[in-house]
Amino acid sequence: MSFRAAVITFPGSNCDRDMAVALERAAGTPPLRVWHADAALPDRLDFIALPGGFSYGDYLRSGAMAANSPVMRAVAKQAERGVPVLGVCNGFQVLTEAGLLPGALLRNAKQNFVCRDVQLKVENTQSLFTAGYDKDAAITIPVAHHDGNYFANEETLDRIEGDGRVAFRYLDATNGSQRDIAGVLNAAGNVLGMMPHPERAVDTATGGTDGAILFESAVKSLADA
Ligand SMILES: NC(=O)CC[C@H](N)C(=O)O
Repeated sequence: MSFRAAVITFPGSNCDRDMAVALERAAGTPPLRVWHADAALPDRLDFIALPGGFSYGDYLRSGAMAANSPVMRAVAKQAERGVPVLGVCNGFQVLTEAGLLPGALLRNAKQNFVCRDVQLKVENTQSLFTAGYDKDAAITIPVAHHDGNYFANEETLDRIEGDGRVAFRYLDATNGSQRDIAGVLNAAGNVLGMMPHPERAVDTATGGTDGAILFESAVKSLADA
């Protein structure tokens, strides 16, 4: 069965092509490329990816304008129906701004742009995105962001921790994120936002394949369903 994925491009997205390549490698078929101004998405999708970059220049607040793009209403509807939605970096910022994930991404604690490989601990191996990892595995994935400092109030943090919704945690302090949270799931487990870029870690020639496991997990979860 073919895996029908869509990659959304906002004005300023710059990781959409890498995301499409990562999905095609895992699925064997290229994803649909969707412009943010398209208000409709195909009915039968198996995966939606919001890539990294600088939507609308991130001038107002990272992800704030993109969260109000026409396509986001369709993304929210599909998320509600259980379609897997992955937001990476700017995509994570868009998902929090759209209210599809809790919390917010603030300016990095040291006010700097952090661009390097980081080590992550895989906290949740139950989700469709993370089932292929070993529990508590340390993986290497690159980050490149200015606004990756995850913030939520204590009650929210306790709730998402208690529900096992922290997918990934930084092993070293990276950007000031509360409880070193690098990736968060929604309550239903079908929406994942993460600051590190798994689509940049899908080839041994360019920094390893720890990110490929995420895309392969999603493809396998559909095949097993
Ligand atoms: N690579 C990215 O997606 C960057 C995201 C965001 N604009 C930031 O700098 O925080």
